[in-house]
Amino acid sequence: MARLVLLRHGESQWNLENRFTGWVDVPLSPRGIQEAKNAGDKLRGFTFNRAFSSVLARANETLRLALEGSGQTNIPIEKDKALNERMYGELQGLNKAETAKKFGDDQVKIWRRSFDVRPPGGESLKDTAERVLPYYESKIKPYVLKGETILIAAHGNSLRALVMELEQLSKEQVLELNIPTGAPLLYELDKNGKVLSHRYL
Ligand SMILES: O=C(O)[C@@H](CO)OP(=O)(O)O
Repeated sequence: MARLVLLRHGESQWNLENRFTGWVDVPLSPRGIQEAKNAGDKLRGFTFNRAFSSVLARANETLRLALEGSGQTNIPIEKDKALNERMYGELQGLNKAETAKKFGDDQVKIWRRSFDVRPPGGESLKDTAERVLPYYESKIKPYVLKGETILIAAHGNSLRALVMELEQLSKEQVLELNIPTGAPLLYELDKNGKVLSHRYL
């Protein structure tokens, strides 16, 4: 049986400031650093064969701290922009509450959580899935099929795209899917890569 742990990075400086982030490469906040270390505590007892991350510092740093905290610093790590956060286009840098005041809560929820509506100049979740899922299939799933234990440190929306596929969620279900920062989500998968169970650690 394979095990796949999905870990959204710890709180970033722009999560703290409530700003749309996307591809802007912001650091973890002090609380985010602590969340990553706490995730490491929860991962003690796992022996990871390998780990994957985006090329953004908040995910890389979360991975580093979590692996260090779990006592495993010597495993192969592959970083790829395919796992980056959804690109938020013209919203990047704007305050989420001010944007909701300007455009309305409903519009902002559609930009943030819908499956196929693009925020202005940015990627929809569908666009994000179209780079995350081929990467998962070609670079990660082969190791799942071998029964490995794998850690993926990435982002709210790149992980929503992956969870949607793993759990076969509908567009309506994905609208309500939020992945918290720094909370390791464990999937157990059978020899065909089908999900047997999932739970937050
Ligand atoms: O700003 C972002 O890039 C993401 C993740 O923090 O925000 P949202 O909650 O809208 O997906």
